[in-house]
Amino acid sequence: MRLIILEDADIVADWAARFVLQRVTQFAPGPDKRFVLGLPTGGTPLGMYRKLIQFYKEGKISFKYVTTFNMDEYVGLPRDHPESYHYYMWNEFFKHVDIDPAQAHVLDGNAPDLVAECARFERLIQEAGGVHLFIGGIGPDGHIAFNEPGSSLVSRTRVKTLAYDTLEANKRFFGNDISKVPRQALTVGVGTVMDAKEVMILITGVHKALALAKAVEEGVNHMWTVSAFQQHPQTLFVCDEAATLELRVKTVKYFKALSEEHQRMIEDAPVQAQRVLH
Ligand SMILES: N[C@@H]1[C@@H](O)[C@H](O)[C@@H](COP(=O)(O)O)O[C@@H]1O
Repeated sequence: MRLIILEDADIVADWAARFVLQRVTQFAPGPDKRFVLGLPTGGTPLGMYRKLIQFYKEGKISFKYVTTFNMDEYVGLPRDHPESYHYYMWNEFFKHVDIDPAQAHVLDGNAPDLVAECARFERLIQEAGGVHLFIGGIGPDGHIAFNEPGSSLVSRTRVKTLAYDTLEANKRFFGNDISKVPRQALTVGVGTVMDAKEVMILITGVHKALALAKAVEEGVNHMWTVSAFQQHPQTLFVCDEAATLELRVKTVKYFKALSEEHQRMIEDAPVQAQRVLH
């Protein structure tokens, strides 16, 4: 597990986008070799998407041969509702880049058979050969995707009823009216994300500080589902200073001492790009 501590949320967004650029470029996707990316929604990754759009416009990255799978979607919210994750992904990212819409998978929270929809999503991930890089966000209660406290750490894609804390946290997107937040969602399981070759979790803000401390300093605990990623062979937690406030000074010092190495992880990107081009 690596913990990458950066100054603020903007720098987290920039780092995350450069890391995606680095991974996709290094992989050199093509028609017979697609890069498979898992994607989150929420406020946290917005800056990363903006940066990736910028890289695309500058010709540094293409999504033509990238397949994506989103983490979650509300149940029963119309696809064109401004708070549906379909709407979010299309408006904040997909419509601005050259991704093939047929390769941009978002769970259908309006499917007539939700259980079958979840099984279909798992099958599609398998058929794509698994996820190379799953990017995630968390809730203040330490849930990853919509794997609420108490979720099985080997869970697969399924229907979840949302915890009160999640409804509270997400009501800001629904005019601060908790009754408007859908009560259920479809979500990839913790096990689904654990199967990815690499996982990058973005955590910013003081309201996520306790969750980060639980994720990093305490044991694996299904009441803080993000903590499962301690046991993933390639996990990056990328956070800002504010999110470290509940960590021990010792922990912060240890990981900050590795910051030069962390910087090198993204500085490779332009060099790799040249190698692919020539
Ligand atoms: N299901 C989503 C998560 O996938 C997301 O990571 C989380 C954090 O959102 P934000 O980044 O807005 O804090 O919100 C929701 O609960």
